Amino acid sequence: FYFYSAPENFNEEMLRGKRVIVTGASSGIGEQMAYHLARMETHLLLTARTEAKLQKVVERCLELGAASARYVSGSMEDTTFPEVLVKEAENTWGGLDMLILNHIGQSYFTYFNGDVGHVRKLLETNFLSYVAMTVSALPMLKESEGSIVVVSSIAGKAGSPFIAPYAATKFALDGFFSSLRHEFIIDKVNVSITLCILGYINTESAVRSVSHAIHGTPAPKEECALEIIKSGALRRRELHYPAGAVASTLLLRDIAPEFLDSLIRKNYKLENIKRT
Ligand SMILES: NC(=O)C1=CN([C@@H]2O[C@H](COP(=O)(O)OP(=O)(O)OC[C@H]3O[C@@H](n4cnc5c(N)ncnc54)[C@H](OP(=O)(O)O)[C@@H]3O)[C@@H](O)[C@H]2O)C=CC1
Ligand SMILES: C[C@H](CCC(=O)NCC(=O)O)[C@H]1CC[C@H]2[C@@H]3C(=O)C[C@@H]4C[C@H](O)CC[C@]4(C)[C@H]3CC[C@]12C
Repeated sequence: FYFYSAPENFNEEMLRGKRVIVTGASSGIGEQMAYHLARMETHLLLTARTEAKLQKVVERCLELGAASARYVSGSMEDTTFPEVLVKEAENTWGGLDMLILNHIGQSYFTYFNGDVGHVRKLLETNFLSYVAMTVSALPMLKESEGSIVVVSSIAGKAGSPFIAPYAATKFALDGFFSSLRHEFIIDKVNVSITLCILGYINTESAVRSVSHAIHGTPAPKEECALEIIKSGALRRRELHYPAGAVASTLLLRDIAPEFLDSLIRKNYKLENIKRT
């Protein structure tokens, strides 16, 4: 409890001058996090695969006031890349204060098609690369008493149809990082781990993938990104965003799981789900 006694109120100054890695920063929530962090005058190291997009995000970050901003492009499917990225932070800054793990690899939104190779590849990108980056960054984070922020989903807390491979990777994150958090506390390692449990957010890729097939309005990516940063800075255990939707799902999951399952299924326009 002593090591996790977090301050209650967020203040942008908490992040001024901090050295932050953001993965999946070329679009969506990661891009928005980069802009918020830039306004807070942090040092930024951004990554994703698409160099042209990263270049533009870095330019914008510098305009918004980042203390510094650079990128390294590469794919998290490449098992050597997580270490390369963390080494870049070490060589540039000599330390690290916050590691924001946010990227996801491409998946599909339909019935599970039996492709085990896809599940294996997605586990590499969405889960194992998070573990590898944590391992590489831990010495620097211990030194700075820093923070790890893991972006997950409500689909990593309760099963949902049509995203079986993706959901598996998000459940894996909870298992790994919630176990690691215990060990840090037992070992008095003062590195916080914040697991972000997100509902449907209005990023281009999410809306493109699911808007034809699910009811409900997505929450704004800008606000979502800010809430993630605040939770990390406040060293919170978990973020639930949007709060009401996530809280009710988690409550029902524990007290009335079959009722929750039926509500989840009702959320889909089944006639719009294409079988491949
Ligand atoms: N949007 C939503 O409704 C929800 C999102 N989330 C979580 O939020 C996070 C961000 O999601 P969102 O912003 O919507 O996603 P986006 O698709 O907008 O962004 C994904 C990012 O990951 C990068 N990326 C994709 N493939 C790879 C790869 N192989 N290696 C490295 N980087 C890669 C993309 O860039 P590039 O293609 O250039 O590599 C991009 O920067 C994810 O963890 C997601 O699970 C959780 C719940 C809901
Ligand atoms: C299917 C999405 C991932 C698709 C993808 O590969 N995008 C990249 C691209 O097109 O380039 C899923 C990514 C986030 C998922 C959503 C989520 O995590 C929150 C909800 C969870 C709920 O259980 C199901 C609906 C969700 C909105 C879920 C839907 C699928 C994603 C958009």
